[in-house]
Amino acid sequence: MHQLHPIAALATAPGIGAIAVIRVSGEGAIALTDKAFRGKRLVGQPGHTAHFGTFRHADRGNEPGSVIDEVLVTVFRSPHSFTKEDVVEISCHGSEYIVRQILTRLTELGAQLARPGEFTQRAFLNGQFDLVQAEAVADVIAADSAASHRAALSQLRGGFSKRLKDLRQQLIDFVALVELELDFGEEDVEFAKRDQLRRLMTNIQGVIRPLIESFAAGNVIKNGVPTVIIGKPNAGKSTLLNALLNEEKAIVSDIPGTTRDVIEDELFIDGVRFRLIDTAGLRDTTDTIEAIGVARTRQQIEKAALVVYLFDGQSTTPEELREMIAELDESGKPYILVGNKADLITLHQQAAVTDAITKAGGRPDGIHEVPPILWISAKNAQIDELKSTLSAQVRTNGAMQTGSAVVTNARHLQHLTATDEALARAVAAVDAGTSADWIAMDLRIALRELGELTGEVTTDDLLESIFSRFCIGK
Ligand SMILES: Nc1nc2c(c(=O)[nH]1)N(C=O)[C@@H](CNc1ccc(C(=O)N[C@@H](CCC(=O)O)C(=O)O)cc1)CN2
Ligand SMILES: Nc1nc2c(ncn2[C@@H]2O[C@H](COP(=O)(O)OP(=O)(O)OP(=O)(O)O)[C@@H](O)[C@H]2O)c(=O)[nH]1
Repeated sequence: MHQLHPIAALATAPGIGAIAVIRVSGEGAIALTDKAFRGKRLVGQPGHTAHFGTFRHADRGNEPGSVIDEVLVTVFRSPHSFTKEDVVEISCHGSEYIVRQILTRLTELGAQLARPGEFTQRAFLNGQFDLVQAEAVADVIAADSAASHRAALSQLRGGFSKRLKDLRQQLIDFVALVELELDFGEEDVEFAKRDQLRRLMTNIQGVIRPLIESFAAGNVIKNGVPTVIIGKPNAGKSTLLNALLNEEKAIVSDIPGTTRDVIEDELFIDGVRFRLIDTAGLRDTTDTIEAIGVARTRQQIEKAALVVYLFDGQSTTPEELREMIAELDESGKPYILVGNKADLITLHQQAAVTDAITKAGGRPDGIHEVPPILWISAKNAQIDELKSTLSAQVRTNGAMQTGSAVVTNARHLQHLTATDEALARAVAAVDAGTSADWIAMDLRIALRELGELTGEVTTDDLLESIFSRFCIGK
C-alpha cells in the first residue's frame, strides 16, 4: 500500500466534550506518535489494539517533556484502517486546549494538519471504497432523519455503484471487440455480437433509469419536502405552524397580518423531514382572493413540493375556495385542503362547506375529484389527521420505500443521465446497423460517464471539489 505523508486532525466535533479523538494517518504515523507517547512502545504493536499512556511535550535537554494529557491510543496497521494507511487515533480529554497542544506536538514531529476530507480522499485513493461511497460518508454525517440516514448508509455500503461497476466492466470488454472491428477497416467482420451488446446496453439502462427517476424522491429525502402553508390573513397559519412544531416559533395574534417574516422550520413526521415555509400571510390591503395577489400565491406554490391551503372554516366562502382550488389545480402541485377552526363550527356546517364546493360545480370541467377537506383546530392542536396526510402524501412517492436505491446527489444524476443518453444512441445505432465506429464512440462516452460516477475515471479538480466540501478531520 502506498502511503502519503502523515496528516493529523481532530476527528470529533470541536468544542468541549467528554473525549476528543485526534487521528493521524500516513507513512510513519505510528512511529511519529510514539515519540510523544509514554506507555507501551507503539511501534511494535499489532493493528486494532488500544494502549493507555501519557502524551507529552518535547523533552527539554535531559528533562522529560511535561504531560499534556493521559490518553488512549489506538493503532491501525496499513492496510487495515479507514484510510488503508497506518493510522493512530489518540483519545484525550475533550478540552480544546489539550487538543491544540497535541496537534501542535504532532506537527512538531512532522505531521501536517489535514485538509477537509483528506482522510476520506486517501481512503478513496487507496481503494477502500469508490467515489459514490466516499461522498456517502459526508451524507451519513449530515443525515438527520431516518429516511436520509437510510439512503446515505445504503450508498455508503455499496448501494448501486457495485452493480454499475460490474456492468461497466462487461461493457469495456465489448468496446474492445467493437474497436477491434475498426482495425479491420473495410472487411466485414463482427467480433462483438450485436444482439449480446444490445442486451447488455439495455440491461445497463434498466439499472440506470430507475436511479435517474429516484432523484426527485432522493432529493426530498435528503433536503426535506419544501412545504408551504398558504391561506388568507387570520386563517390560522401561524397557529398551525406552532402546533406542528410544538413550540411558539411564529408570533400569533388576532390582528391580521402579524406574520412579518418568512419563517422556515423543520418538522419530522415518520422519519421524513418537512421544511415548512410560513408565507408571511397571503395578504393585501383588501380581503378578496384576487387582491391577495394571484402572482404572490403562485410564487409561493412554485417554491413548494407540497402545498397546504389553510382556510378559516367560519368565514371562507365557497367562491373563494373554488378559486383557490382552480389555482392549485393549475399549479400541478400536490395540495391538501385544510379547514381550520373546526372548534367553532358544527359538523353540519363543515359538511355544508364540502357540499358547496363540490355540488355547486366546484370543477367546471368535472374531470377531477375535488380533494376532501380536512378539518382541524390549530388552536386546540387537533392536527393528527393533517400530520398523517402529510406523511402519506410523501410516502406514495415510490422511492421513499425501503430497499430501493436512491440517488440524492446531483453529480450522480448528471453522469447517469449522460450514460443513459449515450447508450440510447448506441442502441439506436445497433438497431440501424450503423458502422462500428459510431457505436464505439457512444460506448466510450458511456464508459467515461460511468467511470466518472464511481471514480474509476477521475480528475484532480473533481476530487478537489468533492472532498473540499467535507469537514476537517473526515
Ligand atoms: N474510531 C473510529 N471510529 C469510526 C471511524 C474511524 O475512522 N475511527 N470511521 C471512519 O469513518 C467509521 C468506521 N469506518 C472504518 C472503516 C474501516 C476501518 C478499518 O479498520 N478497516 C480495516 C479492518 C476491517 C476489519 O477488521 O474487518 C480494513 O479495511 O482492512 C475502520 C473504521 C466510523 N467509526
Ligand atoms: N377558535 C379558533 N381560533 C383559531 C384557530 N386557529 C387560529 N385561531 C385564531 O385565529 C387568529 C389568527 O391566527 P394566526 O395563526 O395569527 O393567523 P395567520 O393566518 O398566521 O395570520 P397572519 O399572521 O395575519 O398571516 C388568532 O387569534 C388565533 O388564535 C382555531 O383552530 N380555532
